[in-house]
Amino acid sequence: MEDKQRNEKGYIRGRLLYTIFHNEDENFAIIKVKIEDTNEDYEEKEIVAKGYFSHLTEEHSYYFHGVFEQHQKFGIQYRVESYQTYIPDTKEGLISYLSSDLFYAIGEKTATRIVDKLGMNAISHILEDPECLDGIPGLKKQTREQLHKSLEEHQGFERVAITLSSYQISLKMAQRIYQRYKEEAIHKLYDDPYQFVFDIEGFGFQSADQIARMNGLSMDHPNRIGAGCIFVLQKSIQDGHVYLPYDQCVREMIQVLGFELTEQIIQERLEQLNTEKKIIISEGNIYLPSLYYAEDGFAAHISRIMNKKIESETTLAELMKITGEIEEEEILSYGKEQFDAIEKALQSKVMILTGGPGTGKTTVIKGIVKAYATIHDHSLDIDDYEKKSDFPFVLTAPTGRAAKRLKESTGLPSSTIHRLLGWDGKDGFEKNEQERLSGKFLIVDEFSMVDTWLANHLFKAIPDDMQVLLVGDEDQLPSVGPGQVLSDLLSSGKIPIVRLHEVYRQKEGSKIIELAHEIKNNEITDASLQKANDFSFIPASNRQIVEAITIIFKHALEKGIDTNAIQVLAPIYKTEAGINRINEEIQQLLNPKTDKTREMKVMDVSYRVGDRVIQLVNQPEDGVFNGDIGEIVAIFFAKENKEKKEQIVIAFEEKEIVYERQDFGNFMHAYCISIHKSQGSEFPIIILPVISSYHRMLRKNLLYTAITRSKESLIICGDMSAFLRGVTTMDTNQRYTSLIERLESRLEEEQELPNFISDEEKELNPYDFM
Ligand SMILES: Nc1ncnc2c1ncn2[C@@H]1O[C@H](COP(=O)(O)OP(=O)(O)OP(=O)(O)O)[C@@H](O)[C@H]1O
Repeated sequence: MEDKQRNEKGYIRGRLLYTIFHNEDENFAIIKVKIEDTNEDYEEKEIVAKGYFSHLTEEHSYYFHGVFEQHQKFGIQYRVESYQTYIPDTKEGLISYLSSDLFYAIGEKTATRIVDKLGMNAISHILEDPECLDGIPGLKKQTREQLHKSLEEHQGFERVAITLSSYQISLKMAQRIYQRYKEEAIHKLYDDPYQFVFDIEGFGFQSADQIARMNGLSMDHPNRIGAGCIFVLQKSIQDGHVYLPYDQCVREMIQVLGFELTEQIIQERLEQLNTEKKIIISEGNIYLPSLYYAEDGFAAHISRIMNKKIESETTLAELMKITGEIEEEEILSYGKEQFDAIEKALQSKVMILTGGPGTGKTTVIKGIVKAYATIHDHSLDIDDYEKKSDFPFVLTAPTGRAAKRLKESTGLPSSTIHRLLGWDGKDGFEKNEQERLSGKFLIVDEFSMVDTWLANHLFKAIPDDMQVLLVGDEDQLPSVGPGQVLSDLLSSGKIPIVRLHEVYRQKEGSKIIELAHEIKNNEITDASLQKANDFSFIPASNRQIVEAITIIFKHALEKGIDTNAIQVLAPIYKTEAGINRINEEIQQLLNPKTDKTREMKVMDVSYRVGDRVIQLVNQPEDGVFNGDIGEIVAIFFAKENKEKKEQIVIAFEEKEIVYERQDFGNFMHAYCISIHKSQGSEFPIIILPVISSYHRMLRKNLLYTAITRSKESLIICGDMSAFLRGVTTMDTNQRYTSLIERLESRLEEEQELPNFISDEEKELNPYDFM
């Protein structure tokens, strides 16, 4: 294309012919434009344009400014960065625009009067000061107001978008900014672009800073320092912190804001932010308010629940008789720790049950449920209850897969915590302090995955007289969100705990469990990694690892093993041996492209019918949650359906969900998933690549979590020394939390456990009563 004059902005002026695709939520559209004029080097009469538009009509022409793009399939397209309605630069043109159908009750006569009075800049005058319309004959107050409103609607966004585009703000972001501030957007841009960081999703501190600099805002402007502080705190959440120590926060702020700022200026501003309640400074630590109140709220609710005592008349003798009967039904004999767990859980308002794999956590949960049901004469058949909410047991877990596993292992209804609390998809929960949960005994599995926010939401919805059992493995990864709720509760010494040590599954000859416990107890050696029925270690170098994984899959295919049973887990997404690369290779092997393949490109990734995919965000309105795994069952292109929308249909275990382009980022391939995402799930066969190039991620709790995901078989491939180094390296990234202190102050008075069982009775054995 020939060089345009440097300062001249490229444009295509044209009329909308028809809309090919339109996403109402985001106003994103792909349109066909009939070209009337252009200064771009483009000869055709029509072009496909795409961008974020509001209110394009076929009646008007528009100036589109943007860049050409070559689409792999659809050829050349114009990506619109800003646009404006074309109003011919003549009196007639302006009159014709103002008397068009866009503006209600304004005919040609009135439009002429407006232009006569206000001149060729009539539109700007009206937008700036609607009162300038006063005194125009035949223009009633209501019509004047209507005209101003419609002009704002049609011209407002265009003008705002044009200004924002000169600050390199994309049209998409401009949409969001305009939706939030309307005409105020430009004022905000000049006065306080930092506000965008808080109000506009996805607007980063650096972008705001760049705009502020262009507008000449000073480096020590209070809004800049405030935004810098919030930015630093928000970033710290990604490392799991609930707060930052004061000095560390100041240090990090100086790094972000620039070294020209003195500590004193920052400290003064922090005091002010604290007074304005935008941050909370407490005991020399700085919190975002939402986390401060969530942590304190959680401690307060635990204390509220624990303060309501259990009224129970069960004696140890009766309990032993009951557990004895359960043992007969289950054909097992509880170990001492397991019996203690059942006994203590029945006596405690809140108790934690923790232990590694195969120590019988599920067995104990079942024992507790059965014993409680017997003591209180409750049926365990939900059909015996008039309403589902009358069922006394509430079982829940943080992920869909964990909830499903809990349901399968106990035979009782179970749901995710989000569903249990009736999450509305944003931040509202149907169940809360006003409307609490119903039921008598709550069991939360995989509690190590619950972060401070969710713990608070859950506990505020628990009624005073409900009993609570929290179950989790303290050696697994902490929650993805802020806090380390399980490990803080365990360290606090304020909540009754039972730790299960004895491994039962090992007795069935499982090397995987043996390995997990050796890692847990820091006892692992080269010898632990010898081949066994359910375990193998395949050496491979950094460069060989992807091929090695593919070869294992090839062997599995040859042997007729269902490849859906095999899950690869890796710690990082990018790099030559990262999750993305492994996914590409396995897709190539298991679901290659053929002439008949239905495939849709999303950025660099090709999705095909038959691909295994994982959901990356919670989508409660559709009943799919972060970590759910499904399969692509259909792909539709825009021309193939009457909505003219591209669609990918994914079948999850219980339902099919239709995704449209704006949601294509909600999932990714799942042949290989991250170890973090695998938390709470189990898979029959795990392939775990462990190589030295992953070294920064290789930590004991990460590898322990990965290993304990495998149910039947574990194949570790990679570098033995990297693995041994990893499993002996503790995660030293300390998370800043204050839950222990809060529990101490909330639970000042020692919790008195109901002591209905005498020490003497404790010596007895359940068999004495059988
Ligand atoms: N007291 C016992 N006597 C005999 N077998 C037991 C006993 N306790 C547990 N088991 C058996 O050990 C195996 C593991 O128990 P369970 O599934 O309850 O452990 P878990 O801690 O929930 O394990 P994971 O965390 O791996 O799911 C099961 O097959 C179970 O039946």
